[in-house]
Amino acid sequence: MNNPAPSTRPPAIQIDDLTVAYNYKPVLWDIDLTIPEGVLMAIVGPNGAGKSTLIKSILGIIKPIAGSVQVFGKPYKKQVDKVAYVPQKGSVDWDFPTVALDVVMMGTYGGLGWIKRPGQKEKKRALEALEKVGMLSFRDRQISQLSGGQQQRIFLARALVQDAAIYLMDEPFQGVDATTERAIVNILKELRQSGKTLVVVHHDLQTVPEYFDWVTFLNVKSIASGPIRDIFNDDNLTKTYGINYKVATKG
Ligand SMILES: Nc1ncnc2c1ncn2[C@@H]1O[C@H](COP(=O)(O)OP(=O)(O)OP(=O)(O)O)[C@@H](O)[C@H]1O
Repeated sequence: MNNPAPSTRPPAIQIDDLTVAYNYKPVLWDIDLTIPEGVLMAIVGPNGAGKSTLIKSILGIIKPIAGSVQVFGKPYKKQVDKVAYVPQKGSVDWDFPTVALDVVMMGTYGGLGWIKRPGQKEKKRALEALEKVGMLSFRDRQISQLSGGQQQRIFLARALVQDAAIYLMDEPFQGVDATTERAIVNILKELRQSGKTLVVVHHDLQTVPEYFDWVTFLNVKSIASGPIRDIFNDDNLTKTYGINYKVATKG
């Protein structure tokens, strides 16, 4: 019987020997991390662990002092159209004078090339994404006049229309209510089901096993990374958070 040939496709994200510093102080130290295609992965770790910095390093927003990041086997610069990013809420200038629909339409720009402007097709996709995140009736509202959770949904819709292969999300559940959180989780799971790779900074340890199938523990160093069932345990939680954790085996 023939065995299937092993996949030669590179992982979604490959990080090697990555060290990042702000003002000479290392905040990520010698990170080696492989993120396989098709996982729904949480990055967990205490405040200041370097989670956002890791996401920004993948996106090339921050230059490392050592190491490399590859997206499907190539530098991010060559794969920009394959990656969508939902930034942390506090990092966005919400006074920017634009309405919700326009913010979502921005997600379609990448696929359009230089001269083309978004047309009816792009508008339809943006409206569908707004509907998906339950924000269709807010399409003409100024972005600054939306609540925090609503703004978060708009940014999720913008990422959805990008139709990327990899979604990087920095705390998408921050400040959203339980219904919105549920809606976002469902969208994340749908994206995973359709073969996308999702990397999500997440703070609520209780929900990690329910929401995700993969996890990376980070605290300046990469403590552990792999399937939830193998590595989401009290030992890794204690190594990451430095106190005796009893989340994983609870219940
Ligand atoms: N622009 C910056 N200049 C200097 N230091 C920074 C800068 N951005 C982040 N830092 C520091 O780098 C470290 C890592 O920050 P980062 O935002 O990546 O952590 P995080 O794990 O995402 O934290 P949180 O859970 O609080 O959002 C922190 O000590 C932070 O103070």
